[in-house]
Amino acid sequence: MQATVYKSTGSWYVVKTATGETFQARMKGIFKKNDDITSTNPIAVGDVVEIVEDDSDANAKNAMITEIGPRKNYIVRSSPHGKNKKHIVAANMDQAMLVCTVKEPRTSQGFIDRFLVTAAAYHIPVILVFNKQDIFKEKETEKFEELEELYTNIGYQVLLISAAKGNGVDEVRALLKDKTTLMAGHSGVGKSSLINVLMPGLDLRTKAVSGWSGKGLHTTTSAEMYGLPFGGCLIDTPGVREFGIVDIPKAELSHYFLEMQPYITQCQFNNCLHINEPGCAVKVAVEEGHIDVDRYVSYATILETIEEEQY
Ligand SMILES: Nc1nc2c(ncn2[C@@H]2O[C@H](COP(=O)(O)OP(=O)(O)OP(=O)(O)O)[C@@H](O)[C@H]2O)c(=O)[nH]1
Ligand SMILES: [Zn+2]
Repeated sequence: MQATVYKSTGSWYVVKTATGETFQARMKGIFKKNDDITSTNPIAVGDVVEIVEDDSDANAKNAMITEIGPRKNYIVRSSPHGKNKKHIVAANMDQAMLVCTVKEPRTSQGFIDRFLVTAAAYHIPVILVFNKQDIFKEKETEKFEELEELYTNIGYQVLLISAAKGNGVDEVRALLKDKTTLMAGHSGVGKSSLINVLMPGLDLRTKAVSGWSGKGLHTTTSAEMYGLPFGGCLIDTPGVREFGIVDIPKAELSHYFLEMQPYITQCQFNNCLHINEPGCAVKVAVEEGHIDVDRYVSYATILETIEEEQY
């Protein structure tokens, strides 16, 4: 019987079949994996698995996972258990939604760009959702409009919402309908609040942003997938602070800064990293204002971390 993983705690999983039956499942020993990556978690939320019902306990719906299906895609972050180990955050997504804020707490552009690069490398389209519009003053509105223009010009979809007041939520619903969407964002940006609006009755815990640091308190602990009442699934991830840039050689990084693509081929050297090389068309584009300076700074910053960590 085929089922999809809705929740993973590491040792057991909640899986759901196409007919809506839910099982608590465990992995049956060690089985052949279809992916080629070394990860700390063999099964992730969003995985399609083969299960066999275990009816030894009549009061519970238990099952064994016997096989894991091929992944359409997956997103990973570096594991806290070792530099070269990876943790699969989620698999088989149609898109990702990065929830951001320009206030309480402010999402840095570096964080947004790191996420966009990672998603682009895995071919996952991203929607940028800016939350807490209700507390914007002139300064925040200006900052948002600046970012909206920047990311819209690159080709990303940008929304402004207030999960607290419900503004813009209909647009979010329309974009999520019938798709499997990974929801990510710093702790405290309002992911749980948005989920509660999208799925009334679920009542996820939300915690106030702590006054002294302005950072959100970490309230969500493990990734979980929810069936949306209007169709589609939402994958909620633990307050993802940093997605490690894995499996991206530094020579490829600029390909994932989508607005750099038209210039890359015009550089004098075909292995140009767009830092110090002569005849670099990307740097000229930055100087002439065709590429945003902050995006270029993000590029150079990420490039450095790749150099240090892997290549
Ligand atoms: N003013 C305002 N506050 C909001 C809005 N959305 C969420 N908040 C508040 O922001 C704080 C954090 O919200 P959560 O929904 O818990 O944030 P989260 O992203 O789920 O946080 P983690 O679970 O730690 O990842 C809470 O105090 C919410 O009430 C909004 O649209 N406007
Ligand atoms: Zn170049």
